[in-house]
Amino acid sequence: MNIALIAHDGRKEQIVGLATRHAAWLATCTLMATGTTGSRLKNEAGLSVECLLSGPLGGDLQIGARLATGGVDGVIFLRDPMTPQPHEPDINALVRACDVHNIPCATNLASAELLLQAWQSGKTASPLAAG
Ligand SMILES: O=C(CO)COP(=O)(O)O
Repeated sequence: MNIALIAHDGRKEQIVGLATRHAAWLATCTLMATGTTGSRLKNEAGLSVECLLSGPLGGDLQIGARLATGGVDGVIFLRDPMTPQPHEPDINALVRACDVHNIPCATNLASAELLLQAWQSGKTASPLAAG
């Protein structure tokens, strides 16, 4: 599975914790991340991650472009709803791309835990796939 991992600064600790808890399974996936998130996942969770551009520099858009062409199977995007982001249009574009292409996207820790548990137990969204 190709999984994208992204977290705003206020959620970086959460994504490192999440990735550490699920490191054994995530290590079986192909991982990509926005720049700073990816660096932290490499250094602190010990995962092999392709680091794209930082979010404010276009990283969300890179992931969105890959997703639109079939290169992303799921997105964990821990957004910080309390802090305005300079690249809000890019963030909305990525979440919209997930909806357009029916790609699972968890935007908070509780949803991310459920999504990771579902993937690890072999569940996919295919029965719900858009026609
Ligand atoms: O801003 C982000 C997502 O919108 C995250 O970018 P970084 O991982 O580079 O901090």
